[in-house]
Amino acid sequence: LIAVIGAKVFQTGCVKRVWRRMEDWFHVYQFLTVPELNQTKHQNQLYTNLSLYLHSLPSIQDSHFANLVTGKNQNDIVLCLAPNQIIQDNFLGATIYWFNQPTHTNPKGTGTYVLKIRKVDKRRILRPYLQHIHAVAHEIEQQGKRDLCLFTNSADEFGHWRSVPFTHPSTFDTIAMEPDLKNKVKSDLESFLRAKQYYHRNGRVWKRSFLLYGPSGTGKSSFVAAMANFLSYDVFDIDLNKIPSDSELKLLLLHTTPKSVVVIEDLDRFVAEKTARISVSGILNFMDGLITSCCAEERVMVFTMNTKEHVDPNLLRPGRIDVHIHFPLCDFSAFKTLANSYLGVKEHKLFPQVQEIFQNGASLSPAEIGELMIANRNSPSRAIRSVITALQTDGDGRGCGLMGKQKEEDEMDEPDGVVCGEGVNTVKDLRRLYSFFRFRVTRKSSSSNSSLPASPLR
Ligand SMILES: Nc1ncnc2c1ncn2[C@@H]1O[C@H](COP(=O)(O)OP(=O)(O)OP(=O)(O)O)[C@@H](O)[C@H]1O
Ligand SMILES: [Mg+2]
Repeated sequence: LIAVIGAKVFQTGCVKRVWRRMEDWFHVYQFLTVPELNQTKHQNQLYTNLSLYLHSLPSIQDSHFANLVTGKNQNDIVLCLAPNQIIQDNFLGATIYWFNQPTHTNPKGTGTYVLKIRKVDKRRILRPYLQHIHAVAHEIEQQGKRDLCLFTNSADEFGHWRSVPFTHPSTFDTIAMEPDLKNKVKSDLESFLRAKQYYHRNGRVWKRSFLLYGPSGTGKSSFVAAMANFLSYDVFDIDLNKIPSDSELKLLLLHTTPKSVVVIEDLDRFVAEKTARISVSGILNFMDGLITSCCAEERVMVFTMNTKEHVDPNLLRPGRIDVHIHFPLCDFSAFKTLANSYLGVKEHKLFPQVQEIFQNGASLSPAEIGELMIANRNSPSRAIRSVITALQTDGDGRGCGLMGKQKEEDEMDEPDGVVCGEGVNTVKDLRRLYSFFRFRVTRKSSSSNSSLPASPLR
């Protein structure tokens, strides 16, 4: 029986091939290629949309063979065209064939789709067919959340991005922040998404820039991830230290794609460095120069800083930065949000004591409080007590300054080493743990930061 079925399949395959040859004989075909990169080496949007479109076609779903690959999300399995596979599509009565040009024929190793179509049909349907592909791809993107990518620049390949799947779990729900401010940012982003025509009517590039500023560990980077997840945008994380010149910075910007969040972290520290190879004017051009109009639109730019006090006001003027968001140290309300998410506790008998300590001016960063809670998550009472102890001993330097000197001496006596998570009981332990992963950040005067306006979203 297997032999009979095999013979049938073989015959059908042979018949199909012979039929196609006969068709080729009688019709004049034209071949059109769709390369992955366009002449300026940018991602060809038609190629991206075409991939989405072709992989959704019934003819690939039902074909005898196709490549199975994981999507950008580990759990997604995607069907895609095998090297010599030809798939057929029908549009307005015309038959269209698609196949992959083998990548080894392409020196860059990038992909190319080839469209085979009868000359008579091409004149009739090509334009509406391409529009149809864009529309279907757009629909697919709207239906399922896009797989997001995190792009980073490397010091070895100038002007090029490396990408990995972006799977950061941070969302606006997991960020402890003043609820009004959070809602304002959300609706600002939503209205940005709908504002393409508005921006264009007013002669503006469809982009929006945010400055996130505040002390270390207050959630700025997590907020960038939450923004990308909310918008369903890729993230381009630019490390300015790896860029040798202004022109490389321009090149990187030119190679970004639409629907992306472009991030520069710790901009204040970078501009303060005298050794920087990128000039302030290079950064200004990056933020709003003509170059931004030539590259991908629908983009959100985010800059993070510990403080904006020592930064050239020119960098921060409206138009360059549209929205300023302050990230303060923890207050009682943020503490309750963290207690709810990390400990599952909405109310607790120790809360009034915590509130009083906050009212006396003590504070820690949400990162420090969050870590204490995670380390003691099996016992909410122990977790809250350790936060109270930490606020009384370590949090004073941020607010009331009762034991600042003693704290400094303690820190200096601290032996170097790594503390495992379970042994984390004080913020001192935490800081030792933190400094193992990160170069010690120059501690900024928090009192100057906390005196800044609470919600300067504008
Ligand atoms: N407001 C917050 N809400 C919830 N979690 C927070 C918040 N702030 C910080 N965290 C937690 O603390 C950790 C560090 O936060 P993050 O890296 O976002 O801080 P940051 O402001 O970017 O710090 P830095 O200035 O040092 O880069 C993260 O794991 C994050 O989950
Ligand atoms: Mg950060």
